Amino acid sequence: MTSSDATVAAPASTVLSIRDVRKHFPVRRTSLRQPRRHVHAVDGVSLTIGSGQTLGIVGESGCGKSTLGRILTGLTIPDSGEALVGSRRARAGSRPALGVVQAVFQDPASALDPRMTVHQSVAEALPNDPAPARREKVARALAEVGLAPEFGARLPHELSGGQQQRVCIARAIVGEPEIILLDEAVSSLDASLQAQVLDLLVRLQERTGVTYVFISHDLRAVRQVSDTVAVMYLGQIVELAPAESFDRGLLHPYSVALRSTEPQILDDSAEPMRRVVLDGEPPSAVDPPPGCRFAGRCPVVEARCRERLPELVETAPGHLVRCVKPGALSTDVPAGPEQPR
Ligand SMILES: Nc1ncnc2c1ncn2[C@@H]1O[C@H](COP(=O)(O)OP(=O)(O)OP(=O)(O)O)[C@@H](O)[C@H]1O
Repeated sequence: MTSSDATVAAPASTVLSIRDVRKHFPVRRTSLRQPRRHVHAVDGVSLTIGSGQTLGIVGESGCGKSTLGRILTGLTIPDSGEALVGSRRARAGSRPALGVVQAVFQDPASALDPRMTVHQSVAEALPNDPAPARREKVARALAEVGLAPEFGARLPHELSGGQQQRVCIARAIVGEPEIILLDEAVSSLDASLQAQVLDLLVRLQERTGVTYVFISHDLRAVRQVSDTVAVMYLGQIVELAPAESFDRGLLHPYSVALRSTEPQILDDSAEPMRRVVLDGEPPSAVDPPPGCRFAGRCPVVEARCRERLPELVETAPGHLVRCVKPGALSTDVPAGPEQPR
């Protein structure tokens, strides 16, 4: 199986599907004599997500997670490729209907209108409901995110950052959309509230069958809510794995290194995991190298890796890896010789 077939759930229930999408952003020029250059934010990604599933997207800052999430949910139009969002198919250049999609981003302050009360902000997502039904649904959504009814009359500046974010999440869930993009949506919440909101999102999914695209730097949160996790590196998916694989089953050297940086909580039976510290920075997203984009930092690189870009290949059902030596980098060594570098 190759990248064009990366599937998160049975195609019969497909709700989000992209095929070979690209999004390159022009780099601002300081002089007209400079050549036009583009950041390869998303480069040839194909994915299918089934209804009621959660796709987690991880990877380091700038690798294209937000751009991919926005393309998947129809908020950004790709330069090329094809996207199916909900029941609407959109070719590059046309925007699918957004009524089925809601999104929650990291910064709640900029997402809320400072002149609107909490009730008005949440009710905005229910333009077609009669007033009594709207009041009831807004109160229920606020209760679901742990906000008492009296918060409805408050303005955003009268709320803490965490409370503002809960308002954004209430607004996203109140209309029970088909798809919700959660882009660092719980990062600003403290640990206990984060756990409460993640739990709420999972329960909402069980009840309504909503599909999530969940982007976070917090691998533990991603693993907790996702069915499948896409690991991105420099605009491409390097691994697409069932969330359970995150404990020990990751195969791409970059995924393994990323996973090894997560804080470990060990009980008596757990083997400690060796931390893999990567040297250097990712190559420029303006001029990516021709072979594997991770080759320059890969602890198990070979000459052939620099020559040709590996395909995403299925190594087990639902598990795809873009590497010629999947599984070659291990973190299973608690002490002793270092892995080859
Ligand atoms: N509107 C834009 N115009 C120009 N460049 C952009 C734009 N949006 C994103 N980029 C660039 O595209 C690349 C991918 O950005 P993106 O925000 O998708 O990454 P990310 O993985 O979500 O990063 P982070 O974790 O820091 O949010 C980056 O190099 C970014 O600077």
